[in-house]
Amino acid sequence: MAQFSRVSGSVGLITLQNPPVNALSAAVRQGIVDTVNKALQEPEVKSVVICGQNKVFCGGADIKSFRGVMTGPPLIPMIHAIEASTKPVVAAIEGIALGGGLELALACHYRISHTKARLGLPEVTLGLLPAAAGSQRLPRLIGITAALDLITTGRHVTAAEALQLGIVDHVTDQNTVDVALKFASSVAGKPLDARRISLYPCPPSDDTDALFEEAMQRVRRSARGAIAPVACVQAVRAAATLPYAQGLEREKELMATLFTSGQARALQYSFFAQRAVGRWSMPSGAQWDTVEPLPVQKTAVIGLGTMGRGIVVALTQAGFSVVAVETHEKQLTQAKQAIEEMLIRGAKRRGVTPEHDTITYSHSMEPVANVDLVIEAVFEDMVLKEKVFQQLSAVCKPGTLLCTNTSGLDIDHLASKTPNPELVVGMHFFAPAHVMKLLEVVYGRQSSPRAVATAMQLGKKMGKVSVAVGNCLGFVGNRMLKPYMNQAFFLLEEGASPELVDQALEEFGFIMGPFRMSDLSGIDVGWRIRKEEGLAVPDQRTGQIPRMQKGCRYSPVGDLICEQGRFGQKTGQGWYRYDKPGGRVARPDPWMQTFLNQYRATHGLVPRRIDPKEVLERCLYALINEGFQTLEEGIAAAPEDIDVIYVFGYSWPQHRGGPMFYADMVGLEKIMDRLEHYHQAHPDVPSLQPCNLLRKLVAIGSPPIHKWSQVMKTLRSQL
Ligand SMILES: CCCCCC/C=C/CC(=O)SCCNC(=O)CCNC(=O)[C@H](O)C(C)(C)COP(=O)(O)OP(=O)(O)OC[C@H]1O[C@@H](n2cnc3c(N)ncnc32)[C@H](O)[C@@H]1OP(=O)(O)O
Repeated sequence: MAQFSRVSGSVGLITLQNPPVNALSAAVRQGIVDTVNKALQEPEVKSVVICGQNKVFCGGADIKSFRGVMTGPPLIPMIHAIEASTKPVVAAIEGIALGGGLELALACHYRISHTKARLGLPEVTLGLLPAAAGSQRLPRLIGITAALDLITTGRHVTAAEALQLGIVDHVTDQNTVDVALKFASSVAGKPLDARRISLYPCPPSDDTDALFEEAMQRVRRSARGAIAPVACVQAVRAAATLPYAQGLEREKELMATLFTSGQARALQYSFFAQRAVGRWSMPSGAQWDTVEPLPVQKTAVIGLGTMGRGIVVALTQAGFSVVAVETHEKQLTQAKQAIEEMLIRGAKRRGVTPEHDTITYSHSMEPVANVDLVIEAVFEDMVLKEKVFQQLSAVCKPGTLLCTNTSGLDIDHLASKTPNPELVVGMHFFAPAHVMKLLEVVYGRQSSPRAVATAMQLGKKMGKVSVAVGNCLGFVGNRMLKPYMNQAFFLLEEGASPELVDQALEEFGFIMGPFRMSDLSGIDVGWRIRKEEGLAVPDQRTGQIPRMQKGCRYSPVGDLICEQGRFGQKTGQGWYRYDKPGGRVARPDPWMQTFLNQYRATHGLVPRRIDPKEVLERCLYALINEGFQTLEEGIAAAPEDIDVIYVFGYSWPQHRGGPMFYADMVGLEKIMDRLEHYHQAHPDVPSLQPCNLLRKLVAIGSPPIHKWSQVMKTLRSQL
């Protein structure tokens, strides 16, 4: 909807009304068409201002409507009608002008923005391009290079940057609508041709071909198979090389392909999934909108290794005071310096002053006594963590929330060591903790809903995408990774090389395949865990690590690599070789080929040719099957939770939505059939056996992903 009023006798004020972001729904577009016509027809109206209700200009097209039949007036004729208006039209931009919202503003003859507004064309993040003439108008207004940057990244700019780039004409910290009304009145009757962007030539550049070639290479490198950034470059190229009308045709053509693509569907699903995870629930029925978080101002972090340092930085940047505790004096000094440097770099990047005076460094627990929330981030060792939790229980004031940063240890066990287990939750940060967006908030059997609500809110304030999950070995993310990694190891045994497995998964869209990733994070990390689990231990009789453990196939290849001191990048050798310890460039290692040949010969394994399709099916379907298992058990509450975890924590390509969305796209029946096929070939690998929920979903006709929750409820109630 859009409301029309006349202000000071001669200025027509059009207010978009569609909370919360005044998205351009069919009704809003119809409202704009009607009110613009009214303004043009009323002789008393000499100029027009367009603004948004509740100090929000416009968040763009209504993304929810993309999956249905599009109704209402189309955007492009509306935009052209505004630009062609004989009366000056001024956009009063408050809050946001994004996507179609900015395209609407670009149709206006003048743009006035509040200092705090953010502007951008984020369509690429939804698998689209700015197809309401944005790809043709922005380059004409601000030049090719700046337009390419904004359109291919979708980044939002501040009002100050928008002014510098020439997107807006004026920035104010006053009431923007009042300023715009006054300005509109002052330009009534002035000629408008010089204000119509479609009439501008695209500013020439020195070497257009080279510029676009370079831009295309850049987006292809970072897009990991995403098609929208490539289409964005093509659309801007049309703006640079074709007359406006032909450029628009090209924009339309490119958009038509994107709009119906699986990638656009995946990215739009991901947009809503990120918001859905905030509406968390626990098996007890407690949920986000019925529980009040505890107030948190003062926090503490115990242990200032890599994770602890990142957490201190994230908390400080979010405005919390932090007591940073490290018992080793030398480590404390080093941590202090590292944290200060990270804060300075972060502040520089964000254009603010660094916030260090809110951190108190301490080598003892005493200053923790009056904090509201503690995050323990000591080494991943249960005995050590138990000790810290006992100390915290003795020191902290009553009601302090105790969080443990762990990637998989048992929250219930740790909680049982404290007098108030209801105040214990897990917080699984991802390294580097001040950069990575994901946070798994893990509730134990006794964690109170208020404790979970508080941790979720803290995560949100730290700018994280927080997902509440149940307690089990590895929680959701690492638990699903285990069958994926196992398949990667088995494939090596059967004839694949680390390069072949990595390449298949990198072509799928992962930033790194499992072996390059394992070299980066340290192969010894998994080795230590497997030893603790009693897996990577040689049989006393044969001296070899058994290839069957607890009745299941087990591959010791990772353990044997570690026994050679090959821990990955840090030792200069792992699945690959590096030019030096700490080197980053992975090169195939002939040693590995020889090692694998010998290993296969020792165990009577006859290598066979493995194709990338098998790599993808075995690694991904095993991971997906585990995802269904976590849903069945209620460890993950919804498929969106898993997908957000994988996209933000495990580099699953966002244009493929996440593992569960991908399963829906591939077809559940196919996933089940292929799992059964591989399970038949490898009956000693139980993670290849389709789980109950997957079977049940297939049995009822493979309903689409948004209907799985209902099936899960029924299934759980039957258990
Ligand atoms: C061939 C066919 C041609 C079709 C032409 C199609 C043209 C497309 C051009 C476009 O405009 S695409 C859309 C471009 N806009 C965006 O990408 C903006 C997306 N939104 C955001 O980035 C953020 O929501 C925000 C606007 C920056 C606000 O962030 P904030 O953190 O303050 O709030 P949220 O929790 O994110 O959002 C609140 C609420 O609003 C919903 N929402 C936001 N934007 C839209 C939108 N454009 N359409 C529909 N709904 C939107 C969001 O889902 C939240 O809803 P909830 O129910 O409360 O979770």
